[in-house]
Parts: sequence; C-alpha cells; structure tokens
Amino acid sequence: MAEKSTLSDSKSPPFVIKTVEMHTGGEPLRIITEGYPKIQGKTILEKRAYVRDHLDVFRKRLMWEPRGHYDMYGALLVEPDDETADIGVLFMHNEGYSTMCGHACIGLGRYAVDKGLVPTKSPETELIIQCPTGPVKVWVDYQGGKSGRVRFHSVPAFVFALDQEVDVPNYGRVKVDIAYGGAFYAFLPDSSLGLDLRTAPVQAVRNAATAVTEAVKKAVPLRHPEHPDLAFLYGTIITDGRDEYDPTPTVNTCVFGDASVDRSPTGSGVTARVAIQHRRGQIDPSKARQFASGATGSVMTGRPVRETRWGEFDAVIVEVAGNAYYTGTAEFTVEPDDPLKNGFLVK
Ligand SMILES: O=C(O)[C@H]1NCC[C@@H]1O
Repeated sequence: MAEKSTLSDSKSPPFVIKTVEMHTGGEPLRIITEGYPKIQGKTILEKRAYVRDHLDVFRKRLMWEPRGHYDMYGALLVEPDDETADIGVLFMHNEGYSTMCGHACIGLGRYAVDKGLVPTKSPETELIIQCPTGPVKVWVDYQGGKSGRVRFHSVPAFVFALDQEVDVPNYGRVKVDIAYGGAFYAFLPDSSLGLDLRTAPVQAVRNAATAVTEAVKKAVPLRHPEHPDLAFLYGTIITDGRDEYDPTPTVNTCVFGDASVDRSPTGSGVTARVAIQHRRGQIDPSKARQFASGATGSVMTGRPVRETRWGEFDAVIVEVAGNAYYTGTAEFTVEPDDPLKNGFLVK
C-alpha cells in the first residue's frame, strides 16, 4: 500500500520512492511500493480523483523523464473499498489515470502472489483487484512455489457502437467500432487508414490512432452504465482486420492516453475487441483467440466466457491471459535544487 512520504522541500531530505519494475508483453509496469504520499478518498474513484487533483506531480516524476519515458506506465496500490477485493490499484501513464489496465492486472497478479499479499493455492491462486472500473478477478498459475501465467475476468465488456462513421482529418471518413473493456476504445482496421500494421513505422500508427481518437472524442458522446467519470475515450486500437476466428494471432496496436503506444496487446483492449467479435458472431467460448501486439509481437489470449448485461448494454465476461516478468527494482530520489525534478517529456 502507498505509504507516507518524506516530501522534499528546503528543510526535509529528498524523498525516496521505491518501485518494483515489471513488464507484460513488453509494456512497462512500475509498481510503486513505498514513499507515495497518503491518499484521501473513500471510494476508489474518489482516490483516483484525489491523486489527479492533488498529487499529480508524483505521476510526472515517476512516469516522465528522467525517471520514466514517454510510454511509461505505473500502478499504485491503495486500500480497496470493495470488501471482496484483496488489493486496490490506481493506474497512471503519461497523461493521467487509467480506469482499467489488463497488462497491469497480469503483472500485479504475480506481484501479489510473490509478495504474500494473498494466501496462495496451487495450481492457481485467485485474487480480486479493485480497479477504478470495478473488481477484476485474477487467477495466477502457482506451482512449486512459483507464480506464472495469469488470466483475468474484467468487468462486463460491451459494444457501444458498430460501424460508427467519423471524419478524421488527413485520413478521411472511416468506420469505427467503439467498445468498453474497462475503458472505452475505438477500433478500426489498418487498411481504412492506408496503413499496414506489419510494416508501418510506429510513429505512423501513433499519429493515425491519435487522429482517430480526437475525431471520435469530438463526434461521439459516450455513456457508461454507472459512472460519468468513466465515460471517456481512452484510446484507439488499430487492427489487422482479421476478426473472423483463426488459430493464428491477429495483430492490434493500442494508442492511449497522450498518444502512448502500448507494447503489449492491451488486456482491456483485447477484452473490448472480444466483445465486438462476440457481438458479430466471430468468436465463441470454446475458442481462445490469440492477439499479438503490433509493437512487439507479444501475445495475449482472449475468449468470451458468458453473456450478461450492464445497465442498458448487452455485455459479456471476457477471459484474457498473458505473462508478466520482473525486470528489477528501483529507488527514486528528487533533489530539491534539480530544475528538472518534476519531470519532462521529449516528444
Ligand atoms: O493492457 C491494458 O489494458 C493497458 N495497457 C496500457 C493501456 C491499457 O491500460
């Protein structure tokens, strides 16, 4: 859990923030373990609003250069207010605070098991992570004292719009699908933007997806079944268009936050994409589909598990699975007289 920090000012010594560093399919996960200031708020959404409104400088110090980089991603453990949850988490990136993050839940599943935050059971340890979007059920392979592959069920995923037409400056009129997998994403195939995900430079994918996100934000007001705070477009996922079931991986690249490129196939994006494929009759519970990241080729699997409803929406529970790995630990400091102590981004 986040602990009290020794904030640095002219009178106190520099603060120290400790982290555990992981990656899931190449996407970084900086888990803040010590040194974050005390967070106020009863519910997880109040805590998310509190860190956004009062402690944003810590996100910038840890996500931005020189301690992070443009596409850095972090997780801050907090006390859950959902009694069924084992841990609570706030997510952060280059621009703000995500509502859900599948790659982080995969890493945090292993971390919770390895740190003894939950009682372990073989062959799988189960835990619930309270995310801003709601409770996420996580199962961690646990055999011979070692944590391994992780699968999770997020909150119900639903399709918000299919074949929604939008005008995207410089790219023309395109059709997007919009779906929620703990966060809202717009989806469209690379061909409709004149790109080929297999060969396009990452900057071209970043620019095109960002243009789509901006256009959809302007054109399509979103509704979340429970919380207006969660009704925003988090990013755009460009796919290879191979949505019909096939045993080989389909490729997608997610661009979220302030044009951050996910190195992983995007757990919440896979959740939302499976909801679309399910609605179109392209996937069923007997078929786990492989989703590969356009950035690194890393793979997650996704499949629909059961149908449900959430508010006005037909929804589906989706199972996503993937692997996370440790890359190290860190101890970050800030010197009061460092002119760049609060972080910067070079775009
Ligand atoms: O896997 C995910 O769901 C996340 N990865 C970065 C963007 C999303 O929050």
